[in-house]
Amino acid sequence: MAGSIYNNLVAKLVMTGDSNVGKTCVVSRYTDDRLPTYLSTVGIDFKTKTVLMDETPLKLQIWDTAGQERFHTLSVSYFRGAHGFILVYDITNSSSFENTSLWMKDIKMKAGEEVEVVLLGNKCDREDEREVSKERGEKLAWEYGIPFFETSARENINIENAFHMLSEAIYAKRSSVLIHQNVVILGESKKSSSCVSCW
Ligand SMILES: Nc1nc2c(ncn2[C@@H]2O[C@H](COP(=O)(O)OP(=O)(O)OP(=O)(O)O)[C@@H](O)[C@H]2O)c(=O)[nH]1
Repeated sequence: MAGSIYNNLVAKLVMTGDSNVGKTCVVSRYTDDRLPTYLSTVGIDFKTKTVLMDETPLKLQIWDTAGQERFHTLSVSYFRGAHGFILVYDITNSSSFENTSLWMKDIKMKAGEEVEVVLLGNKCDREDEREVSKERGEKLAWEYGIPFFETSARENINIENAFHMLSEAIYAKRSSVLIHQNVVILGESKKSSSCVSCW
């Protein structure tokens, strides 16, 4: 019985950050191990990938929001109900780094103070054009109390690690709730679907 409940675990992840920082490329590298054929997200897009957590399948539903200002209202409307965020800036673009604080405000306002967030400084393959030092990224993440990775979607650096860390954090937080709910559900009338909606 527990297995049938666990097979339905879904986590909603949201990619956010300024336009052109590489959010779509990061998702595509993670889900398809390649760069996308078309870019510039119009509105919203999503992909899925199932990972194993303690041998339990966890389906990641990854929402790729558009960073362009004209899509801002639409993008943040997808924040509600998310379990985790990947907040991306571009190490070759200091304003994308400075704007992370604005994105963080949106995240906290729409998804709550306790939601899991991982900070990525993407395009670390472009060392010659770097505008944001690794230390600044680390310091910001430390202030927020969140994990930080410098990544390259192009060179496939740290992409897997970033998603793995976020998935683990979400799973660790939620599994205790699920196990508790499982006991209650088993004691009642085996309504496994009601457990999933609690996520
Ligand atoms: N060198 C390098 N270029 C990258 C990397 N990731 C993305 N890019 C390039 O950055 C540009 C923007 O990438 P996207 O993935 O479309 O950026 P985005 O954040 O999804 O942009 P919006 O959809 O407008 O929000 C493209 O030209 C990519 O090829 C990377 O890791 N290294």
